[in-house]
Amino acid sequence: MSIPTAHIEVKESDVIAETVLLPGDPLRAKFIAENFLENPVQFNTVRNMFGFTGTYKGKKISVMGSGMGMASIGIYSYELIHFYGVKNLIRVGSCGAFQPNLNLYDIVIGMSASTNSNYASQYNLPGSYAPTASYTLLKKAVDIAEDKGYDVNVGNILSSDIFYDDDADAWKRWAKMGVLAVEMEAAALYMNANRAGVNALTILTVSDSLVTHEQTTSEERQTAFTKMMEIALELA
Ligand SMILES: O=P(O)(O)O[C@H]1O[C@H](CO)[C@@H](O)[C@H]1O
Ligand SMILES: O=c1cc[nH]c(=O)[nH]1
Repeated sequence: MSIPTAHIEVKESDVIAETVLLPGDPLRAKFIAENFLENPVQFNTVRNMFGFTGTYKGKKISVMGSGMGMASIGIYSYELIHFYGVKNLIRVGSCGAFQPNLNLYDIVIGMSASTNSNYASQYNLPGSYAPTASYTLLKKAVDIAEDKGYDVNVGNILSSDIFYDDDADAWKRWAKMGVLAVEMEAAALYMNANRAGVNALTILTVSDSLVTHEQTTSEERQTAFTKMMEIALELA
């Protein structure tokens, strides 16, 4: 394949910055572009998966929706890395808390991403694989959060293929293993980045708790998780 790719309508690769924020929700991408970027220019509308490039504190940065699930982020991150030269991919997502100490709006950073998906089977590995974040981005994100006075919870997250699980207690077995929270994309993002030798990180905000059953609204998930956005933008 050459550019433009099947899913991103950009004819020149330098339209997209080397650092791209990837919220699952394309409207969260639009919110970030409109509220945080200077001079944002929209570069993608294919499938309404909005993508924008602008600057943040003078540094070039892009933000684009990844869609929900590993199949979707697998496509977008692959095209960004292999056809548009993207080097730093930072997911900014929502997650469901597995641990009782995590409250709504708390920030979780995925140092590693366990998964129930079969995504790694393509690599034919003689064992299991531990999808892992870039230590460089992870350390920088933790330092930025500390400077801003934002608490972050760093650890293992679960990237699940299933939002509505037939086994209502499945999450408890991951929680027992110390997994902090569930989302649906990080493992595929980390595998694509690890395979290509580029950097990836996942920063999440707790949108609901499987422990307490508290939850935020869809509007809050689109626009209110600004602390993680600030941390991610500072990584440019
Ligand atoms: O808020 P986003 O980034 O989409 O992340 C989470 O929300 C979606 C499910 O509601 C999944 O994509 C999950 O990973
Ligand atoms: O994947 C997700 C994302 C947010 N909340 C959940 O419970 N699951």
